[in-house]
Amino acid sequence: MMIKELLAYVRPHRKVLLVGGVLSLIGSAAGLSMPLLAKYVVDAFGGAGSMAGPLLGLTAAVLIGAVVSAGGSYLMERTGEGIVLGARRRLVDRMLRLRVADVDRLKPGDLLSRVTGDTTLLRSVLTNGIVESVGAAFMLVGAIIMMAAMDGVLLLITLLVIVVIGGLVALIMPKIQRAQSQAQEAVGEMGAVLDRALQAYRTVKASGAEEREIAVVGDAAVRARDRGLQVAGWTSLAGVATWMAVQIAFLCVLAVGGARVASGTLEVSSLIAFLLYLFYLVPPIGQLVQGGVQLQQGLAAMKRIKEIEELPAEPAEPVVVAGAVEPIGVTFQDVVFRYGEDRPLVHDGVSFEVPPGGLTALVGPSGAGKSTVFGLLERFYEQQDGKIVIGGRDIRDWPIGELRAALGYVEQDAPVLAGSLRENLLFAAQDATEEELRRAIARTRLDDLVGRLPEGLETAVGHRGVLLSGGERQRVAIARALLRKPRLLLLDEATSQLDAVNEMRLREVIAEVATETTVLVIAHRLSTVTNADRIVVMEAGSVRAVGTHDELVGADSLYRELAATQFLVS
Ligand SMILES: Nc1ncnc2c1ncn2[C@@H]1O[C@H](COP(=O)(O)OP(=O)(O)OP(=O)(O)O)[C@@H](O)[C@H]1O
Repeated sequence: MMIKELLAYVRPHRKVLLVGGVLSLIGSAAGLSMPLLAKYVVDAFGGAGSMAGPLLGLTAAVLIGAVVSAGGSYLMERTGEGIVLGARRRLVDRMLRLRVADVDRLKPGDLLSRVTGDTTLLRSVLTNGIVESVGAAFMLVGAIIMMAAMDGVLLLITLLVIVVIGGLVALIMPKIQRAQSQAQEAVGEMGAVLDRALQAYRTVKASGAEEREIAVVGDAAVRARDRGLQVAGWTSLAGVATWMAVQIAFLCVLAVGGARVASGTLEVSSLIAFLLYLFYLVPPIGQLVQGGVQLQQGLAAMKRIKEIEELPAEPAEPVVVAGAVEPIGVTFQDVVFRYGEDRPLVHDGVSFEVPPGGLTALVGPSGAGKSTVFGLLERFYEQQDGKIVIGGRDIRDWPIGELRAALGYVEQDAPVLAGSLRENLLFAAQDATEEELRRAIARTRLDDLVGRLPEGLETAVGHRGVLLSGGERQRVAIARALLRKPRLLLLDEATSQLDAVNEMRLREVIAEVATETTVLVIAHRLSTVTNADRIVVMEAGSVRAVGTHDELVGADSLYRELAATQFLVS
């Protein structure tokens, strides 16, 4: 079953692999013929016929052998690379289409090790492993046929011993696979821990946690080594078992054969030839065991690759660029949602309405479920009950690509991707024109920043580039979202304090955008809410009040309190 799946990786390459295998065989045959041809050359020295023929043959064998072997091994490597490429492509394709809910549970470092490490492990088993095992099996069968021709009784003894030991080796194989799986898991854990430390590098240093983090990564590395040693141990055992098999078979054949020679039922020469063939079995058996070990490694790697490939993915439908640009509204109707079966309700009957156009603010204490509203609107998650309507259409009826194309989404931490400022701005709208780009920059008051950067729009920002301030990051994210021409802009305001200038700019930007499209903002500052056309107050998974700032200050105690404390007014 598993092996069938493993072979599925090879199927697209089977022709090239076959040619490679045949070339390798021809190469070996040419090599094998050389001693024979050399013998003819030597014979020719003694005057037995012309030397030209054998010499020509020898030269041809050398040349053909060299070229064909080189070609064969090149094809083999090429197939290996092709298999790795195919596995990586499929894996990466799947990884970027997973559902957010699943990615929440996965560790980035571990995912990375599956794409880089486990795919590489597939290569050796699927190319050399298969080809050499097939070659070895041929050799084995050939030798056994020759032995059968020599003496049936002795062959029976030999096979009996080999089958017993072969059974033992078969028992060892799953253990190798398990240990190999655990070794790969430990490598994945190492990646995950390292990733965590690198993501929070400054915090690690500031917390004086270097030693501890080093130790945690080191522990995972030690686990990988231990499991690797287990693999080595079982592999050696399998090797010893095969060696023993041959030795025991040798002794048994010698004893029984000797007795048969003594009783005159077997010729001495046959016994000698039989024993020679017995030792002929050693290399192919060794190769088969090696192939078996490689197979276990490949299966272990495939299991980890499959785990990701079997996760459900979002449909990879083409994104429809809807011509419509008019603002759209949103309705939440008794929405019930929890992040997992075993998690508490985050939304417990959330209902509110946002008409098209204008500025609506979501406010409420931390953990009230505000960001979750955005997660549901983007369909990162699905509500368990209730109804969400966007632009008059049930959210479940929107093709996901079309839905997301209609929304602009600005995350709270507004991440800047490594690359130039231009790449960052055009990330959500690759084909925006220069004019649109210029306009978005002007509207988000980023002209200053662009002017200040050494290479303007082409300056590298983010990782290994110029680090932007919180306010600048937020406005870059808004510009990025605006270039997508959203019909509904979702803006999770940064909680961090902005200075007065930045706050004023942000307020202007939001107010201006709200004249053209629907803006739904999770508000953390009073300047945003006082400007809002409507404020939705959330508390503990439901909506407790809706109104304007003035209405709510008069009517809602929680809002009054929030306004007095959270929004920093006296
Ligand atoms: N991806 C997630 N997986 C599991 N639980 C989550 C996830 N995201 C949020 N939660 C939980 O859901 C609850 C609501 O979170 P949410 O982010 O919606 O609140 P919020 O009102 O936006 O809070 P804040 O203002 O602090 O951002 C919290 O208790 C949080 O721990």
